[in-house]
Amino acid sequence: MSSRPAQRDAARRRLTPPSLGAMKRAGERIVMVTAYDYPGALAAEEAEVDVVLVGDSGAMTVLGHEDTASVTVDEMLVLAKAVRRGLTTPLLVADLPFGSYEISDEQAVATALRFMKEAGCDAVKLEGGGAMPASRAAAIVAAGIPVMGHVGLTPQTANALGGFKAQGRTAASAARVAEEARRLQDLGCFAVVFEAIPAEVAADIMSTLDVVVIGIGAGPATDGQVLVFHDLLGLGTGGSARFVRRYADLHTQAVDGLRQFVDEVRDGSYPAPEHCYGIDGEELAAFRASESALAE
Ligand SMILES: Nc1nc(=O)c2c([nH]1)NC[C@@H]1CN(c3ccc(C(=O)N[C@@H](CCC(=O)O)C(=O)O)cc3)CN21
Ligand SMILES: CC(C)C(=O)C(=O)O
Ligand SMILES: [Mg+2]
Repeated sequence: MSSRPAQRDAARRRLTPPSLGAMKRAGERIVMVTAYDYPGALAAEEAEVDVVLVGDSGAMTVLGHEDTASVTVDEMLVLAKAVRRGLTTPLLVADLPFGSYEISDEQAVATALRFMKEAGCDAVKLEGGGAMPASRAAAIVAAGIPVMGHVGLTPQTANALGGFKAQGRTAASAARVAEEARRLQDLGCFAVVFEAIPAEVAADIMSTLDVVVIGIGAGPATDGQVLVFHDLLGLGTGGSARFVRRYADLHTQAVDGLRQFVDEVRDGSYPAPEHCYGIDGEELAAFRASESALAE
């Protein structure tokens, strides 16, 4: 009989930034997924995911944009509020969208506060790329808001990176990623995402860090793994990145179900008697009498 991990006890406690640190020290792997709506949150809750991210990847997965740069704070707030309503146990983190924290520390804190107060998020995430002033994450942390950093492939600055391309594949690029990760740790981030960097590079950087690291395309050495909901469940037609493993094929199931509905409406086999409402015979006769009186 194996003892269950602390985070999965009967009354599953709400996860917090410190409890993720405790999981890291206990060697328990951390599981994070994105979610963008209420049913997605309910599924993540029931599957006992540890951290749910309202990712700006929602710009692509649920809003159909070509990249993540165009999604707005107001759009992200709609998604975050819906996720909040479906979630109790996992830590809820929201991506600060492109343009909502770059201008100043004041802008960054104001945006982060909206996600905390209006959507009830537990933390925010920002992409701590090379160009981001060091003060940014620190300013949000100083306002009492837990911050998750993000290094490696930072999709919001994909234009500067030359597209959605893996990072840290040269000595200089790997050194930059390592530097940014250590900087985000030193600024007080409770966790950092490593996206699309060689497994060996991620492992080496890990050995220099105390902060919780969640990887996506960063190999097995990180403290946890994150995947985009739609990619891992095969919902939609995106998710071709190398690191994706598909655990379901919901798009095909959706098309099959819809096609069956289409066929049955067209051939008249839907609706069947059990889908129809009844009416008392006398009420129906009276109704028909009143209708035929009107027709005269
Ligand atoms: N649905 C979805 N899943 C994601 O994981 C995701 C998004 N959307 N949107 C934002 C970013 C983009 N993502 C990506 C996309 C591609 C690679 C990738 O492996 N790219 C190839 C190169 C492709 C090229 O040359 O154009 C690589 O080898 O780096 C990695 C992460 C991750 N993020
Ligand atoms: C992939 C994760 C880390 C992300 O930033 C997103 O989904 O937007
Ligand atoms: Mg993101």
